[in-house]
Amino acid sequence: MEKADIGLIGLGTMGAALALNIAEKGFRVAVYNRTAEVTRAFKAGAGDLADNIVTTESHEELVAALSEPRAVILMVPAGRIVDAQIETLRPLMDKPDMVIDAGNADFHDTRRRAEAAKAAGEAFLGIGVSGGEDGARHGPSIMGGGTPEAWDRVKHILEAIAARHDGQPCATWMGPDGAGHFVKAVHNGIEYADMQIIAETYGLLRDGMGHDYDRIGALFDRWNDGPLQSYLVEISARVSEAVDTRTGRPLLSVIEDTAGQKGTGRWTAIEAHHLGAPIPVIEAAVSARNISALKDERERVETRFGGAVEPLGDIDEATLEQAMIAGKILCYAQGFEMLREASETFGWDLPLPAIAEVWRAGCIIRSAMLDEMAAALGDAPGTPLLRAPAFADRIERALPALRRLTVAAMRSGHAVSAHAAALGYFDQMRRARGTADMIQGQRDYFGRHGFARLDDEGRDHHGPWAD
Ligand SMILES: NC(=O)C1=CN([C@@H]2O[C@H](COP(=O)(O)OP(=O)(O)OC[C@H]3O[C@@H](n4cnc5c(N)ncnc54)[C@H](OP(=O)(O)O)[C@@H]3O)[C@@H](O)[C@H]2O)C=CC1
Ligand SMILES: O=C(CO)[C@H](O)[C@H](O)COP(=O)(O)O
Repeated sequence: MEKADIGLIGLGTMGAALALNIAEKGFRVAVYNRTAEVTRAFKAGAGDLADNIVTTESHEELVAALSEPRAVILMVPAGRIVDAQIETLRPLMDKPDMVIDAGNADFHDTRRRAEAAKAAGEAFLGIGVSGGEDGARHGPSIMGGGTPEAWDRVKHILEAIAARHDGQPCATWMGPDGAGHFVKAVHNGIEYADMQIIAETYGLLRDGMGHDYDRIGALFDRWNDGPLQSYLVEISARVSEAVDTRTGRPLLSVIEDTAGQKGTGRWTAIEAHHLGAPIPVIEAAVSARNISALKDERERVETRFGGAVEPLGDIDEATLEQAMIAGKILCYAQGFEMLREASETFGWDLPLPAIAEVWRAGCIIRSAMLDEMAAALGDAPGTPLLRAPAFADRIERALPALRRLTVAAMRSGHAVSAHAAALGYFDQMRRARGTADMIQGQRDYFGRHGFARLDDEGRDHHGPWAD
């Protein structure tokens, strides 16, 4: 039988869609899934693409079905499951063969796996794939990490299946070892923040302005025609207007208000602290998901304190839109600065403009603004987005709305932690003289930690209490 160009393990939501995409682009793909019935059903449902799909029912069969040097994509849940797949595959494969972890992964795991592969003279790639099921099927955004040689070997397949922006494939090598998975984690952190800002806006419209779901959906649709044009705003319109088939009620009114999470936003927040990179909007979004999960306790707290919110006063839809613009720019500015910091710390030389470019199509955070961000980051390398002329001007214009909205929401009892985090970040960043002199004084007082003086060299000065 004709050998397959590439293998894929894990025919879940992403793996099945990716395999069909690969087959559609004319490559033969051999697939294996832990549950064999899933594999059979997958092939049976593949229609015309079935000719390009080779089904296998063991790792041995999968490896035997591949042309050499072999490459196998893993599309399984992160962590030990990935390690187990690699351990099973390695004895079956030869040195030049390659494992590609295409699921989400903690980049520390990816670095460890890349190191182990290098020590054994084997090939390994960790790639971030974004776009959900539809993206995986018709064109995801792909963020590659590993050796350039390994990337070059499968680049033709990854570029063929990727989304396109102005004809350019959204598949880019980001750097060695964990760089691709790191960029994907920051993408997901931004995704969390974008979603939280939208959710808070939805809450203000629903609870503060009394809009019904259809009106909210129509507003998201309108915003999607302007500067906020993005996949997430677009699908928020679809979600807002959806009707529950079981009850005939608006779908949102029957969805429990507890957010799930698989860990990528948390990884980003934790890593930001290791790097000393401030990403308060993303952190607020992760915390908001954590708080949302405390459903029972929230009910008890509401019983004790009351949960009523007041009307927002003179806040209008234009103010909400401008506040979202400011929040979004500030969140992306933080995300890109975190990438810059990681690039230096890990010696990756991450291509920030290329990252913005690869996010322009296919991925969950794709938006019109990313095109402009790519241009801004390319025009002034080294300048944070916050000060890039085009974005500094926009923040200046949109900031009064963010401030007005945050104040009004807080006064009337609405939770707007992502908006507030964006504003707090800006207000701290724009003050050359902040308040950490007090922190340094306190640290020196209780722990003789020393401080820098404005009028002298050195960082080990002490207050009068030292004597
Ligand atoms: N869903 C999404 O929008 C996105 C997901 N991802 C990432 O892609 C990866 C796959 O996600 P997704 O497709 O959504 O997940 P699904 O839950 O839909 O599918 C999981 C797949 O992994 C297999 N699997 C689960 N546990 C094991 C195990 N212990 N041993 C072997 N195989 C196992 C399942 O096989 P079986 O049929 O036997 O259960 C199934 O094929 C994850 O890393 C996820 O974070 C990345 C981008 C977007
Ligand atoms: O990677 C993704 C999108 O880009 C996945 O859908 C991921 O699962 C989203 O994260 P979470 O499940 O934590 O909301």
